[in-house]
Parts: sequence; C-alpha cells; structure tokens
Amino acid sequence: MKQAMVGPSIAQPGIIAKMAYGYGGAGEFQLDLDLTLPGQGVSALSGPSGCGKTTFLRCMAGLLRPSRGYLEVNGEVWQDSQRQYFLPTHRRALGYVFQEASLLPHLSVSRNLDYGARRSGAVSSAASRQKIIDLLGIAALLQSMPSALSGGERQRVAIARALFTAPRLLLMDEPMAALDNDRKRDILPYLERLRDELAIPILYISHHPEEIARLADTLVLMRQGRCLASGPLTTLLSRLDLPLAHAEDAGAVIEAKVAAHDETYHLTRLVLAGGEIFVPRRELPVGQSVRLQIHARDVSLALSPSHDSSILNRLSATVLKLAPAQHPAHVLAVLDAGGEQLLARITRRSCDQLALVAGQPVWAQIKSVALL
Ligand SMILES: Nc1ncnc2c1ncn2[C@@H]1O[C@H](COP(=O)(O)OP(=O)(O)OP(=O)(O)O)[C@@H](O)[C@H]1O
Repeated sequence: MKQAMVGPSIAQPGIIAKMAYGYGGAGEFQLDLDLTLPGQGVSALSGPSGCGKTTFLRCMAGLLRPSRGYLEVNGEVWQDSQRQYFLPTHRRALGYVFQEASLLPHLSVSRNLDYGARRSGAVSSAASRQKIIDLLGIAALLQSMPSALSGGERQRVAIARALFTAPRLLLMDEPMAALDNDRKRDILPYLERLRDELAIPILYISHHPEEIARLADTLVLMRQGRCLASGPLTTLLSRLDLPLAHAEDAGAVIEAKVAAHDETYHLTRLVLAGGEIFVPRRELPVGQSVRLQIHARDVSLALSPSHDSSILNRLSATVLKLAPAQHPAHVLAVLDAGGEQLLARITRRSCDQLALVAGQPVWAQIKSVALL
C-alpha cells in the first residue's frame, strides 16, 4: 500500500480520534466515534459491556484497521484513511496494559522490562527508567521472578514495562479487573502518581465509579459503539441529562488543597474554589492537592447559614438547575459553589417548601465528604 507523506501537524496538543469499525456481517457491532481528548492526564472510557471500549483501544493501537479513521496523538498523525495512511502498531509509540499482566515467566522482572523495551526499539534514558521504577515502587522487585509476585505487583511491573518503551500514549484496558478490592486499593496511588507525573495521555477503560472518580480528568461515556458524552469528569458527573447524576451514589468530585490541621478538634482544613471544608484529620502535607467526593444524597439545602446544626461544612452556592430524580419523591439540584459544581438530592417536598428556583442563592450543607 502506498504510504502518503504525512508531516508533523501544527494542531493543538491532544488526541483526535475519528473511527468507524465493524467486525463484519449484517447487524454486527459497529464502532463510530469522533472524539477529541486532552493530550495529558487520564481519559476514562466507560460504558456497558459490549459497547466497544476495547474495540476502540485496539483501533487506537492499530491492531484493528478502521474502514474510516483519522488518529492524531499530540500532533503526530498515526492514521488518515483519506490519505490511505496507516502507521502499523509496531511504529506507534504506545504502551498497552491489559487486564492480566503477561510477563515472561522465565525472565526476572528486570529482564522483562529490558526485553519489552528492546522489542519496541525504544530508547528511554536511564533516568526516565529509574523514574518509572520509582513511580511504580518496583525497585525491590527487580531481581524477582514473575511467579513470586502478587497480582498487584505483577500489574505494576506490566505498567512499567509498557512505560519503558517511551510511549507517547498509554492504553489501559481495565488494568485492575483481575485484582481483588484490597489489591486495587494498593495500586490506585501508583496510578495517581503516573497521572500526575507523566506528560502523556492515558486512555483508561474502567467500569468502576470509584476508580474513575479517583483517576479520571476526562470521561468518555460510550453506548453501543458511540459516544454518549465526553468532557471533564467534574462536568459530566453533574449533567442531569446523563445517567451518572441519577445513580444512587451520584455526586461531585472536587479538587481541593490541604490548608491546615486543627490540633484541638483533630480536623484537616481543605480549601477549594467555593470555600473550605473540614474532614477528620488526615496525615497529609499542607499544600497537597486532593480530590474530594461529595455524594448528592449527603448535600441538603438551606436558605440561610444556620449555625444551630451539627453540620460542620456548608458552602455558599447558587442553584443552577433542578430536575426530577429517579424516585418521584426526590429532586436533583445542580449547584455552583464558587465555580465548583455540586449535586444535591433533596425531597420534592423540601424543594417546594423552600420555593427553590434556578438562580437562587442557597447554602449547601454537606453531611459527609470522602477524601479519594
Ligand atoms: N473479534 C470479534 N468479532 C466479532 N465481534 C466482536 C469481536 N470482538 C468483539 N466483538 C463484539 O463487538 C462488541 C464490542 O466489543 P468490545 O470488546 O469492544 O466491548 P467492551 O465495551 O470492551 O466490552 P467489555 O466491557 O465487556 O470488555 C461486542 O458486541 C462484541 O461481542
């Protein structure tokens, strides 16, 4: 096949993926996506089983060849079907992490890492290899054989192996699916560090709201081969036209910073755009960024800042939107608190009694905050 000359693009950093792919046969599954994603941070792909998440990742990797496709990764074109250009998988600078780590059983961790890098022909510097080893906390495992590793350790090594190839894109297909809940909790901080320290985009398939709340900056919701919605996680969580806001555990995810620790009451004070929040004391350095999750069911609304309640956290906010919730007794309210969006689920009766309308100033009383 003739390979068209495709020079470096002057496009903005980011991923542009327009893809149509069918497995063939009438009535068979069809993927049809047109996405623009940030060139850094974690973009989580979520949606029901069979909606095409893995198919999309395989198209990105060049393992499947879309009939119509354009793919650009931070200014580099990997595919342009209009110009009959298709960069084969081995020439795409990407790392792919699967559900199960497939390490070579007869090689030590260290040799598994080198083998992966050598096969890809990538030249990552000794310094960047050391950084990857440190980020994933695998220095003590380098001489071990894969059979001596736990599931979580194996997966950390598999991620390191993918990063040793100096990828410009990291694809992760449910990398924690094979781990039990405790192992998942162990590995999440490493993934957060990768998100914060690596300057490459990570596409991450996950079914788990907690994982998505902790890791994702951007969310892509898929349905039947198409994109239902995509955008910043914080925005999509409070979109009343999407199923997320109507789930039992719906809520907002908010970025905050540790401001101080209160010795008397054993509290930690966090500052966010919309004010401050206290949580039971956590051993975190002042200045550290944290993510908070505030469930809609834990937010009640008041018209005045009542100080005669035991509720510790209240934020001044404005009602942006009101909509019926799934249960007819409830109403969902989207609130703006100093630029942060919160979600509140209150009874329709309370909504009527307070005569709430869009644009109205309120106090959001927050019963419980989870530090993610
Ligand atoms: N090799 C194949 N041949 C034919 N159909 C396929 C093939 N692989 C996947 N499919 C079908 O394509 C659709 C999308 O599959 P895909 O694995 O991409 O979904 P998914 O969203 O990743 O699902 P899950 O969350 O269960 O992993 C499904 O209906 C699946 O049955």
